[in-house]
Amino acid sequence: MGSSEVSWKLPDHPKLPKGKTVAVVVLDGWGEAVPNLYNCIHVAQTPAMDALRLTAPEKWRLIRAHGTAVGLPTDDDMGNSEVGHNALGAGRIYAQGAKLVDLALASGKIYEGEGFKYIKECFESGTLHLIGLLSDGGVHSRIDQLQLLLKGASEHGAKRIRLHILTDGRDVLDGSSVGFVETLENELSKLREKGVDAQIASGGGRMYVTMDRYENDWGVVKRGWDAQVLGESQHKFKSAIEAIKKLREEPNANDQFLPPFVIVDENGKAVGPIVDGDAVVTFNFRADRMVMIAKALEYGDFDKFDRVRFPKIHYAGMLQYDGELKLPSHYLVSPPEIERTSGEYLVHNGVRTFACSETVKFGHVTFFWNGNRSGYFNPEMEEYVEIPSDSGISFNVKPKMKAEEIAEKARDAILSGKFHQVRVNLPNGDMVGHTGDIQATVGACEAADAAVKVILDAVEQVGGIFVVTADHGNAEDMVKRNKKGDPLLDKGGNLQILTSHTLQPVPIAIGGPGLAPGVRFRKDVPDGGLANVAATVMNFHGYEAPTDYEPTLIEVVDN
Ligand SMILES: O=C(O)[C@H](O)COP(=O)(O)O
Ligand SMILES: [Mn+2]
Ligand SMILES: [Mn+2]
Repeated sequence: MGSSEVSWKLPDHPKLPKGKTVAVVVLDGWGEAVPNLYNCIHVAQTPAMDALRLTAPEKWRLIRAHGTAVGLPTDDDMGNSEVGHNALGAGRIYAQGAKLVDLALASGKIYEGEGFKYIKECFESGTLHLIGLLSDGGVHSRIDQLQLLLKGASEHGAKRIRLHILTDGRDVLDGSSVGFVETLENELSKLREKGVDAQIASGGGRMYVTMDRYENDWGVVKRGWDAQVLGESQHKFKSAIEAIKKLREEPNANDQFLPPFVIVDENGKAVGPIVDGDAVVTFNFRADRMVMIAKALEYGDFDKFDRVRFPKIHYAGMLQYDGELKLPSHYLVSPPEIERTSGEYLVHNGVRTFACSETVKFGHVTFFWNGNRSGYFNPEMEEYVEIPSDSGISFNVKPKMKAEEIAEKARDAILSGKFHQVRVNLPNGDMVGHTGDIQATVGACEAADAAVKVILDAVEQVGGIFVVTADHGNAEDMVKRNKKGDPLLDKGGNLQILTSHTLQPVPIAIGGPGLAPGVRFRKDVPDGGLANVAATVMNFHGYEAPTDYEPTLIEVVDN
């Protein structure tokens, strides 16, 4: 259905009124797991969230937030913010980037597409550069996809290949970078045996090099540019294994934050700067942390940092990372076409919306929520507020982040009476959870809980409705476990800290004085997931969801 043919008018809900103020709160990285020492949400004092669960059990339940419930390839895939917010806002489950890339690689269609043909034009006389996150985390990229792409590209004519790797330690265990580099080196040596000149050219930790998002800190992208494009860094090594092992010897070194390095030959010359006539592919499928580097690689007109040199290259993304900006203009796999999101419907039906988070999650509650679409559907009806995040620090240093400020903005928006929907993302459980600092994560959960209280108090004052939920788990489990569920120790006898998301379900709680008596969770959608939330929220605005949406989680019984 093209958007011109869409009938935007939603049917009235037979029982629920229009015009209520609905607060939608997404606790980022807040899953449900058994209580224990490493469940920071359990250890934290969270009176607001506890009260929701204990005082109204028929208005509290768990929903699925990982794997196939959010369009990921398998149920072994942990949830993440992109797919989680897509599902929450779109109300349907779309095959996501990870899966679309798997299919395109398996069928070989990736090599027949326009994007691959475009980069192939450089194979005869130029180098193919592959830039991206090297792990099996499956959130932004997957090493097995990279391995297939390397093989396929060489079979389709790439003769000289350079890898620019970003170490992970966030979606996977810290320290696992060494193993991933060994796997990649193995693959590259097989290619060299076949006569392909293939090697790693540069690298760095994902949170310090290249993978910034939402324009939080262009310095991150510049550090990557200097190493990848200019071939410059104060850290020069003969091999990537040596680089990573050495850089990890620094006190407090961590895969997420390794400094940029370049690989040099015996004369000290960088082995793979990006130059005129080369092809470049950013092999991450996920958008948020690729948009900034895509701009640097693609835009002639660019003032975010001094690129020094802007090589004439053929650049393609694994996916197109921003459909509105058409960025990049060339890509190997088409992204999911998410259309008719709940936000767009509600705006067409007169629902005025306010959305807010701090920088690190602002795009989640706007861009991802709206089906990977930038900007407003209708600026007259919507207001999106971004609170600048602290930058240049790791969030365990300030685990409260901007929770209080976000809550105050939401409170003011609710009390203003100007909006029907006030939607926020509270990032604390996730962003601090990713640091692996257990004590700080407990503080983060307490800050998020305090913010929930401020928002619920405002809902109470205006006679509104609230929906409190989360996008995936993180803070509820901070250790790697064996199959039996016991914490795992490393060789040195230390706990293996889990910085990543989890496979856990997330809570959803509804309530508020505006909730009609008789509203409760249905019992006949036991497998409900994040995609069922959109229809639920539409009901609270007084509408029925479109028939192809995942069903609502609620029913209204006569009291
Ligand atoms: O990009 C990140 O920070 C992590 O890989 C995933 O976190 P998010 O999905 O919560 O953004
Ligand atoms: Mn998230
Ligand atoms: Mn996260």
